Amino acid sequence: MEPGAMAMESQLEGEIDWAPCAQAEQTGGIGEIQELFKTFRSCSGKEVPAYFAKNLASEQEVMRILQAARHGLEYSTRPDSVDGQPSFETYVFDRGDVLEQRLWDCVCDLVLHRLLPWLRERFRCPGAALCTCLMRRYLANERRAHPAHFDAHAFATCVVGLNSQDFAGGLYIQPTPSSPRSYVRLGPGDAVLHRYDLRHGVEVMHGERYSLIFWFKDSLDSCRLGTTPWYSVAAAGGDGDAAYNIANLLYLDGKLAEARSWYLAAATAGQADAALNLAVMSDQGLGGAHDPGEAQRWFEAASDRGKGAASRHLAVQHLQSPNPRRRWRGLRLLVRAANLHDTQSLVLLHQLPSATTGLDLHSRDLCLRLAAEKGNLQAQLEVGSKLLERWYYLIDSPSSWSECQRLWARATRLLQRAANAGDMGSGLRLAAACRHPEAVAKGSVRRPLHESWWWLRRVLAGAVTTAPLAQQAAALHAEHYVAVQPTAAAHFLRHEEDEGCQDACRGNLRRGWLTHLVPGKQLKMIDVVIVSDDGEDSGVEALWSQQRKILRACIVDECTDDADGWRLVQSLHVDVIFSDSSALSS
Ligand SMILES: O=C(O)CCC(=O)C(=O)O
Ligand SMILES: [Fe+2]
Repeated sequence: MEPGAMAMESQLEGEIDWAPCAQAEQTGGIGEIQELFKTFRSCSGKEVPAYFAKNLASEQEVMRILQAARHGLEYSTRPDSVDGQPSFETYVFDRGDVLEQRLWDCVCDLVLHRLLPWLRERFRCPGAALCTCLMRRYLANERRAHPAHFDAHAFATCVVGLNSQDFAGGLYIQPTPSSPRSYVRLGPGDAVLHRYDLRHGVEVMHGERYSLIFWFKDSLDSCRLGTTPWYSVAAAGGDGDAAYNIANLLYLDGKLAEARSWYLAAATAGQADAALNLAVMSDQGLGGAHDPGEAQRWFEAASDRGKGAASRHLAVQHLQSPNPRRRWRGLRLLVRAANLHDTQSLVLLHQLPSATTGLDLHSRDLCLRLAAEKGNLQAQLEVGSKLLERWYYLIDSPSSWSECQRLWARATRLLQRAANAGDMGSGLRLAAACRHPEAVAKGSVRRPLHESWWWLRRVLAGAVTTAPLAQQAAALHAEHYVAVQPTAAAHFLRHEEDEGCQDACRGNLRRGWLTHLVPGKQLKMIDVVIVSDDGEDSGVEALWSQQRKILRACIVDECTDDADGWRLVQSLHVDVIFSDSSALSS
């Protein structure tokens, strides 16, 4: 059974139940809506409120929202501000602009007549205004989690549940890293309302989740100007979480020295996340002096306060010691880090020799699999690759057909998750697997070339330096690459950009250019790689910076008549790749 499926069956540990319980009070309610109120103790000992409303959005509204979220909406892969991985979010409304009209039409009434009055009353803020509304998705082969964080830029946040029946896990509240996670079970249309001082995150163990998020500011002006005036009062009152939020906003703004001094204020007030950030900044000399003593002190404080990454950092130091007692302490710290959801510690427990950890082969394997399930990219690549190897090994035996199917599904799901999070090794592995003759013969991949190219392009599009990747891609797909000299490319691209050139003219140009480029190629599909040995070539370089996206060239050689040709040429694109060598060739 998949670990996620187990979680689905039993109620999650620490789940907040709708039935009023000891700590949850029933409030007066908002109109006819049933409402609960609960507080969570923050690092400074402050009781931080959260409000829960049942059926705030109607069944019909939820259906329309989900319909829009699932069909025809593009989700961005821009890096998320919390973990830097592709966000898979889409902005519906931002700073007064409606960006997704269809979805906005579904939520507009909810915002005006239910959310705004609710939050203005609960947080005694009559001027509160909606600043941003976004939709996030958590699919099986994409993002599954959102690490614990504060919504530092938002005075208040409201999350509306949409499809609780389709997943296990979801939104949790964890006021400090050492407190347990309380999962919030939001049925369709239920909502949770909290402020900037509630630490929360998301982990989806199983299934697919959609979530509608609203960020409010205390006034229209704060929204327009991007300011956060509510912090001056909160931080002056010794609120460690508020000081941490200020530090994060400064850090994101590139004001490292100021950020570091706010991290110090927050960490001194007992804030655990700030202690870790301060340790890292002191260790790396960011925003101030490199100070190993200071770094060590704050790594220890962060570890004591439940930051897994800090415990891992200390564990690695201890494990290198010749002293067995220190090594033993290192091991205990590593296990503690793993229990605090630090997936890199699980990877280390897998890698360390059994003589050091006392773990047998099976347990070490389990650590790696758990790390992969919990989103560690390195573990996903390793486990995915191992499953594929087993698949290669079994594929010829007719008795293992169903086992092979299972292996293929598990392997590709893990590799897809990693590739979608930006891991290039996994993307390349998938690109190769999709074209494996056995995968094609057994029908595991519906459109082998297309799927293979899709993953390859994802890899190349996300690459910072494409040269080494281009080499690998060329090795994998050698027969489909065509190297083009930069001058020819620049010539072609100049015409491409020519305003006066109509679509038809552009199509003819492309066609003529490619026929010239790839004479006699008997291929269904050809990708054109523009290889530049010479970083100085301004024509191509300008284009590269403009069009970092990877485009596709598709030619079907048997196309003869003009209409066919035209249709194909319309879908024609060019890959632009810089390489320090001219190793790519047809
Ligand atoms: O997906 C969710 O429910 C919440 C995500 C979140 O915390 C955020 O976008 O800030
Ligand atoms: Fe959030």
